Formats: sequence, structure tokens, C-alpha cells
Amino acid sequence: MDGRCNLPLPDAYLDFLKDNGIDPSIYVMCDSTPRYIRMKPGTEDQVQEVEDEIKCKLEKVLWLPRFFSIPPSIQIASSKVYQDGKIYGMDAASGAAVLALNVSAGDHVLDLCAAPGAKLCMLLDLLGSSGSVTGVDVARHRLAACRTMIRKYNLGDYCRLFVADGTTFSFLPLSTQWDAESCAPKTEEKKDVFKEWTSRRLWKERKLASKSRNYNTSELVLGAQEPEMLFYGRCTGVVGLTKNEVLKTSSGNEALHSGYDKVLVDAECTHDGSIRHIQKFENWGWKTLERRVLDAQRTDTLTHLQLQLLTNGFRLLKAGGSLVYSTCSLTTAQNEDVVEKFLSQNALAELQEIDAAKNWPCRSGRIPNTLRFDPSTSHTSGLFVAKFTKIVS
Ligand SMILES: C[S@@+](CC[C@H](N)C(=O)[O-])C[C@H]1O[C@@H](n2cnc3c(N)ncnc32)[C@H](O)[C@@H]1O
Repeated sequence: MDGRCNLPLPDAYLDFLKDNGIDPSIYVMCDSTPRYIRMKPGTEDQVQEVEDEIKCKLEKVLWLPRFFSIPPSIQIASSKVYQDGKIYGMDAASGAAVLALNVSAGDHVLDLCAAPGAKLCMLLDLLGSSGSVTGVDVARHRLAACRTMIRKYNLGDYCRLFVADGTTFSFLPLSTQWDAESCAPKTEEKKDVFKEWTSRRLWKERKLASKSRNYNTSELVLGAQEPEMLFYGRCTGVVGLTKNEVLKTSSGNEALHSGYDKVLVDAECTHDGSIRHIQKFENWGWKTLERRVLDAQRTDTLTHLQLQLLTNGFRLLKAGGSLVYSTCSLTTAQNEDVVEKFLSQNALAELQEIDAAKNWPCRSGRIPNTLRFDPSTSHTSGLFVAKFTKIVS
């Protein structure tokens, strides 16, 4: 390996990098950037089995628990350990963004851009049998894939999934009206309540799914659709409640005391930090890259969306809670600029130092306490991370 990226990047993309102050040399080592796997909790003693199955040595990532690096050429999807739900494919920088949230047992967590669900699964693994994770995504087909994933990894009990626009999503976590031991409702039998979720797909759901495939994500963002609960686990408090009780929107300052303990806003972005994503445009066509990534109007729409997602995620956060904003773009427009604008509009928001980051192979962003993983220094995919707290007034 000579350390060069073999991908011929088109001039328009190199111009985009230049305009955004991104040094193209961060991609130079892209062919040797490892892949990462995360071991499911409880499988720590099965490293040898994983190595035998995927036919390569696992290299422990010393700064990130349960993560291992593998050579970039190794594919895990057809291995039995992957199909049996013992390992996840997940970039180490993504793992760091989740760890930055510092979730603790019992937390109610909101993941506002959840699909396809790598970070959501890690949140659920960290919480174990406690708290809840509410995953929201505007793209129905992507959230359906997320549902398949949480079921494959047996993580559904404490999870709710909503197809909804994260810029307006308004449901708070459910207060504990159920017996946490048995996950059964405490109140007496009521009529027209949610029963335990079953995998039987209703005709209406199939119809909605085929309809949503005919839209792309940006059209869905614009479409004012009613939030739809795509999945709920038996320990989320949904079972035994009526539709009005579950789908009660938050009003005024209610979130300050009844909001989420932690919020993750892993926002939609141009994905320019991930060379593996950019490489896909070699097949999809560089014209598609121009339309989806380089178009200035698209970038403006995106930064507006990112600010709205961050603002709404923060609105749903409890006083004293923490929010992590991340993107896999390395442009300042989608990161530091969004953070600055957000801080100027939200007096209760304060940037927080990410304690765990002291040993991480990342560097500071333009604003102190923000972090940047760039492929050349971190040997991960590119990622920007900022953590906020909601000041108790
Ligand atoms: C970077 S991806 C999220 C990746 C995910 N967190 C994971 O770890 O697998 C961004 C997601 O934002 C979703 N998205 C775009 N606009 C949205 C909106 N207005 N509300 C909610 N989700 C949105 C996209 O559909 C996409 O799935």
C-alpha cells in the first residue's frame, strides 16, 4: 500500500473541498483506513470465534471499548457472527459520538436522525434493560431498515421508532406509568389501548411504505406528514396506553422537566468526511455528486435543516441534560457555523467539554470544545462532534 487514494476525484469536488477549507490530503490514506467492528455486549470472550469467522485478526481500539479494527478489504456481511448479531459494522468515530453523550442507566434518549441505526443500537446496548431510546427519521424506508436491525440484535424492548420530521417532532418520553420489572401497565384495563407490537405488517403500512419509496429524502423533509409510530418495544410504556396518551405533544416549557435526558442529533449532511461514501459516486456518476453534494443551494438548504434539527432537539432536552450534534461532513458551514448560530439563538445552551475525548485521536474544531475526526489523523471516517448542555435556569 503506498498510502495514496486511488479514487480519481473530479475537479468540481476538489474545488468544493478548497472552497470549504478542507485539505484534500486528508483522503490520501483512504485506501488504508481500517474498517471497524463493535462487539455486542456479552460476546467479549468470543474474539477468537469472530477472527476465525471473518478470517482476520481483530485489532483492539484502545481508546474505544468493544471496538476492533480490521483491514479495509474484509467484508463481514456474509459471516455467521454478523448474521447472528454478535458484531456490528460501525466506524470508530461514530462510536465516539455516541460515547460523548455519556448515557447512564435509566436515561431517556432521543435520536433525532436515527436511520439506519448504527448509533441507535449502540445507545440501546449501553442502556441495557433500562431507560428508553426514541428514534426519529423522516425517511420511512430507512427507519424500516433500522427496525429490522434492532430486532436482529434483540434490542427492541426499550425502543420506539417514529417516522417524523425531526425539526417539528414533539413527543416527550413517557412517564413511568408501567411496572419496570414486568413491563406491564400499572393502570387498570382501558379500551382502545396499544397492545404488544407484532411484526404482522398491516395493509396500510405496506401501502405507506411503497408510497414513501416514491419520494426522496428532501421531498419528505418538505412534506408535512403526520408522525407515525413504526415500532414500540414492550418496555417503553406504550402498551396499555391510548393513542392520545402516547401521541401527546409537548407544550411550552414542559420539556425542561419532562424532556429527554440525552439527545443525539446526527444530522443529515453532505457526507464529505466519508471517502467510502464519496467513492460510491464513481458508480452512481459524478453528476449525481454535483447534484447531491456540491450544489450550493443544496448546501444552504442543508445548513438550515441542521440548525432546525439542532434547535428542536435542544427544545426537547431536559434542563441539565446533554445533546450531541454530529455530522460526517468536514465543512465549517455544516459544523462550526451551525454551532455558532445555534448558540447565538439559544441562551440556555452551553458548549461542553467532552471528557472522554482526552484519549481520542481527534483534534479541536475551530471552536474550543468541538472535535474533528479527520481520516488522516484519526484513521477513521471524518466526523464533527459538539456537545451542549441545557443550563438549569
Ligand atoms: C447521517 S444519517 C443518520 C445516521 C444514523 N444516526 C446512524 O447512526 O445510522 C442522517 C439521517 O437524517 C435523516 N433526516 C433527514 N432529514 C430529516 C428530518 N427533517 N428529520 C429527521 N430525520 C431526517 C435522513 O433520512 C438520514 O437517515
